[in-house]
Amino acid sequence: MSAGLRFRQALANARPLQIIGTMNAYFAKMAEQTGAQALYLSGAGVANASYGLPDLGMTSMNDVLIDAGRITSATDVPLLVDIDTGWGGAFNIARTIKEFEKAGVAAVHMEDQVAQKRCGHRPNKAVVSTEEMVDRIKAAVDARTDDNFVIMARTDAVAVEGLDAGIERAQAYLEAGADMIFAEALTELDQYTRFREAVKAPILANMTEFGKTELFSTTQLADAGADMVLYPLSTFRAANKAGLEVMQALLNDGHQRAVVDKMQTRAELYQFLGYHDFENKLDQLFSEGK
Ligand SMILES: C[C@](O)(C(=O)O)[C@H](CC(=O)O)C(=O)O
Ligand SMILES: [Mg+2]
Repeated sequence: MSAGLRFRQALANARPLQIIGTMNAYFAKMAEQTGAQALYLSGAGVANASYGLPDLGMTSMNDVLIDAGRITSATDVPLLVDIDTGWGGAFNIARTIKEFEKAGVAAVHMEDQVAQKRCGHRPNKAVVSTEEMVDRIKAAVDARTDDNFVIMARTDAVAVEGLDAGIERAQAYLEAGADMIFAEALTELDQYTRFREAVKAPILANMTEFGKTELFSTTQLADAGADMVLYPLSTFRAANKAGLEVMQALLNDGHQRAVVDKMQTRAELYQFLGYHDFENKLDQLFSEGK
């Protein structure tokens, strides 16, 4: 079963589908074994974690592709990847789609911001014309080889042009061939309902913390009509805070005794890696022929 089809099946089996941000292959393995049905690679996460950069359109296709491939190699859970604006014109976007499909990615979301993009929850965003975004989507849809590979159109227009304009854009994006809609930075629960009623396609709600959107529950979002709920950076933010506390303790106290309980144990680490199965295999290989 293709990755795209697995994503579509996960969506059919869960309303809403929770999509868990995983910053690396190990986090993806933890999410898989904790029951996640869909994973996410955040554009901000790649910029921040892998390159120490802000989420301002400074990473390239290959930067994100490397991290995506690491996750798809480590798990079978379908992965949604943030491809920002697709990284260029029609031919660049086509290349992006082909490369991510080949890397085993299930779904991508591409947004209607200008190339010099910003985080969806920051001020002073600018969007391209509807026509330009429609061209981006047509290029993406034309480039996929698996019809089940999911092309999700993200609109950042609500914060710039208002709800009605965002909905109109979403309708045009679906007509151009997009499969699903990422309605970015909505401020009220009933805005999801307005979107869902108008567009007749699965809608994603972004529950990123410390942004413009209140942290609604899955029940609230399902009642409002959202089909997917995204937690792009939740695990990253938590890991960062724990990591910082450990660094401070090491440097201030000269030991880690006060923070050991913030750490995953060696046994827990090994469990998610299947370490002992590998070790047994190694023992078996070496004992053969003796
Ligand atoms: C979803 C997002 O595009 C991401 O890159 O993870 C960001 C998340 C964030 O910065 O909180 C966005 O919403 O723009
Ligand atoms: Mg992003």
